[in-house]
Amino acid sequence: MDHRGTRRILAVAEQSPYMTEATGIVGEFFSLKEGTDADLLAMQCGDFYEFFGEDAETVSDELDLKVSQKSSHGSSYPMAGVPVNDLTPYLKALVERGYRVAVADQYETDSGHAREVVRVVTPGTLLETTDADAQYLAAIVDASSSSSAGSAAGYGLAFADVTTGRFLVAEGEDVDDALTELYRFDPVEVLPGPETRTDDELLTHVRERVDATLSLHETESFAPKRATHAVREHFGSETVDRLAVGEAALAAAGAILAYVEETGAGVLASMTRIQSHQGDDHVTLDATTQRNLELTETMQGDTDGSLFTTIDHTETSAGGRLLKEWLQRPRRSLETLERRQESVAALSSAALARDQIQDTLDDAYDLARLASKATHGSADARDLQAVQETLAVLPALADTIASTPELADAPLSDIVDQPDREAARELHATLEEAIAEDPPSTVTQGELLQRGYDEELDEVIDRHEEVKRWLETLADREKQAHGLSHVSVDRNKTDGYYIQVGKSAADGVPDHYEEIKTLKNSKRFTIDELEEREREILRLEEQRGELEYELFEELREEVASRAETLQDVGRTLATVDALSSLATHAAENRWIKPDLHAGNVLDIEQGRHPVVEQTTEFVPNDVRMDGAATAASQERADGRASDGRGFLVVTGPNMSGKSTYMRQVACIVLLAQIGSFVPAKAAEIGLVDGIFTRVGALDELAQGRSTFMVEMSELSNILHTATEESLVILDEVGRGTATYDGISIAWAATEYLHNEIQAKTLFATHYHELTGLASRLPRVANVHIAADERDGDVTFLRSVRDGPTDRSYGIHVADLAGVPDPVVDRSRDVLERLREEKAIEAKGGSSSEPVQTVFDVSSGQFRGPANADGGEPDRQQADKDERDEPIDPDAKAVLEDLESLDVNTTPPIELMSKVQDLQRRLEDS
Ligand SMILES: Nc1ncnc2c1ncn2[C@@H]1O[C@H](COP(=O)(O)OP(=O)(O)OP(=O)(O)O)[C@@H](O)[C@H]1O
Repeated sequence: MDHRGTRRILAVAEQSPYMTEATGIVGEFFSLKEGTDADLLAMQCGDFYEFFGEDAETVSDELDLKVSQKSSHGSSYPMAGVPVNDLTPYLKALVERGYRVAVADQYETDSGHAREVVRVVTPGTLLETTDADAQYLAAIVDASSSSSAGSAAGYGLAFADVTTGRFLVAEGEDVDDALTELYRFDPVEVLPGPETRTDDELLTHVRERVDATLSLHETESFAPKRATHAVREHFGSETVDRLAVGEAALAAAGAILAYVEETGAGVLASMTRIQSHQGDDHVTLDATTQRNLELTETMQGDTDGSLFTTIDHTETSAGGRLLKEWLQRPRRSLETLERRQESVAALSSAALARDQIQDTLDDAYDLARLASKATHGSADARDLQAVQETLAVLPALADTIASTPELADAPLSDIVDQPDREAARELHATLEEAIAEDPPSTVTQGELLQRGYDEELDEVIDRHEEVKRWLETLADREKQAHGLSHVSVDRNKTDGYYIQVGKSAADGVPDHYEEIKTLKNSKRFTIDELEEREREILRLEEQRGELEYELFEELREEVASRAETLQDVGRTLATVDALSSLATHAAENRWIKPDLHAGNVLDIEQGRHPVVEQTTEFVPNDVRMDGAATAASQERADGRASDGRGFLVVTGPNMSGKSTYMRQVACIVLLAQIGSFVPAKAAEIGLVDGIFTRVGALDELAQGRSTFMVEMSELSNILHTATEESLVILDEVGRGTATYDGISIAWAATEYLHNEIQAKTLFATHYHELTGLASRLPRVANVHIAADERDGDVTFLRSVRDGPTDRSYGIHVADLAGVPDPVVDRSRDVLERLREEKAIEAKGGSSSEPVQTVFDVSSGQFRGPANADGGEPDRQQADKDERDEPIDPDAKAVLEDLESLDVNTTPPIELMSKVQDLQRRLEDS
């Protein structure tokens, strides 16, 4: 996954072995190549773009191109080429594989041809993408490298999508924040600032988690003064002041502007607006959680079966992009979410109007992308026609909304009024008058514009049409005038216009016919008049082409100058599309509007998993939780400790549905926080500031980290980042190590989450010992997923009930999975024996295996063997035992150390390692 990043950052300009003595075209190629820091160079040589030397070998490997040999000065060089008109798809394929490709165009000089690099196409500056997803170029700057002393931000980031003109800046307090922003935007190319490029830890994270090319851009462009100046120049000083971001973010923004300019993408003008990405209003959703909740792709990497694909009913690619963005960046602002909810509610109840809106949206093209193409100068007449057709969608939508009472009262009316409707109407009228009905895709050969658009052009067109008519009727006139049969008038490249007469009639042609060719069955002639008209038509065609191109360019520039309006209209259409999509899904799947509030209560009645319910007869389940604040207020109100439900320990047999239940809760909260309806009968949802998950074990061994290491670093991240307003989902934490280590870690993490962080947490576990926590910690409650066991058969009921369970039915699942009978039977025997032995151990150990100390899971304490009988925890009794019974001095030292350990102040990871150490010492003693 990180191959691109690795290659780029290691790509140090090396002299090609081919380069030494080449001259001529090959020499020119190598000297141009030396002048760019691109990975590959495509150099135009007449009708082809050629790659030479190692570049030819690379493109031939990547794109399956044929390599030939070009000789120059007695040496031979690999050469591969693509036709000039086919460069785009090849370029796109190379760039999407992570290469930065320089393009050198050929131009005429007095003495022949010369070439120069006109663009460097990089993953973040590729305009020719056909992918509907956003394509972000990012820059990241460590604030210590800028002079923004006093700024709280540790990192400044900027993100630009050259295909749509979107430009955002963000700040992160520390490296984790910065990485979260990077994950959120998922850029295709990252420009690390001067300090960050030597920060191995950060770069490793970027390489591992973001599938981006790392490009080293000149250090000066990150210089705070220069960068800030560039940003102010481009976006206006007032706008920049309003952003209120530190110098590091501006340095990142300035570097992006410089980079886009330098690579020659020519789209700076489409970046009309800079926005600050306010972290406060967004829900923290790190990359692991996005993956665990299968937001945009499943754990297996498929898009089908992801939450996005399930709820996406958008009609346009911009609408789909926005909906995906909403899912990846849920919000916390009650106001924003309630406005979205209102629109979704209105659209879901007005089914007919919604159908009409979606039909209308079906005619819309991607306006933001078209605006970028116009700015870049690559939009053709069909693109401008698409702009025109899409602009017409806005008033049509506005009409439908205004004429449907439910919709007119919803915020939808404000949404369609946001863009400058008058400017949009004018541009639409101009384009409607200008662009021909069915224009060609080339822009130099005329037929782009309508009659009536320009007088001079009309004259040329009239004359052109007249000559064409004369030509069309020439054959008939000649037949009649000279009594000829089998006459036609046509044109080809070699002969130009000619009169073709069938062989039988060819002898009867008049004298002024001049023969130009004899074919098997016919002869071709010309006449003076025809030659004259031919010259005229060629002149007119050239004139028309030039004039139309000139007028078209003016028109294109006008469209480019309205980029901001187009982006606004595009955003409005995308918003209506995304909201309609949410409404459609809600209406078709019986989703309900959740009741959102700023408190801590999470109460979902008969909730369902949004994706699993699509393919399964789903058994709905409730969840009821409250956070620390609610519990505390209850405590104050009735003067006694509350038995709140801030932390649910979820137990249940294998395959019973624990993971599904927990993910369902996370997905419902997430959907609620994008403004969507949710799959439930009723839901009251206290807004969260972050959703954190640690689910299943992903195999990251390939990246040199053990599964357990990944599990622990994810846990560590949660314990550092979650707050009392967060939702935490933990699935079998501690499973990746020895049982007692696992239990200890899970135990300590639970205490820390419960006592210190106080986040709402769901924790699924097969360690039934942990169900004992409910009697020790006030806000921990047990729930289990019920299963029915009768005559050895297990039925999964899928329903969640209060209280713990102690059965795993793992062997039953092994049986279901087809593990051979002898193995299953033997497992049952072994399980029986283990249960018996555990009973002996709990009673104080068998005579052959003395047990010195037992960790009593119900009390959370180590106890001597004398009272390790599974009875109620009794600290006084334990103390007494300690006095009465002689105890091994080493074990005693362990107990003392354990006693002095302050669980509330020791950081969890340290706590874990201390517990491990104590256990090791106990084993040795
Ligand atoms: N409420 C439900 N209604 C219908 N099917 C469900 C429900 N919950 C889970 N399932 C189905 O049950 C199967 C097992 O679910 P899941 O993976 O959540 O179990 P689990 O308890 O986490 O298993 P394990 O402990 O083995 O990891 C899945 O195929 C899932 O689709």
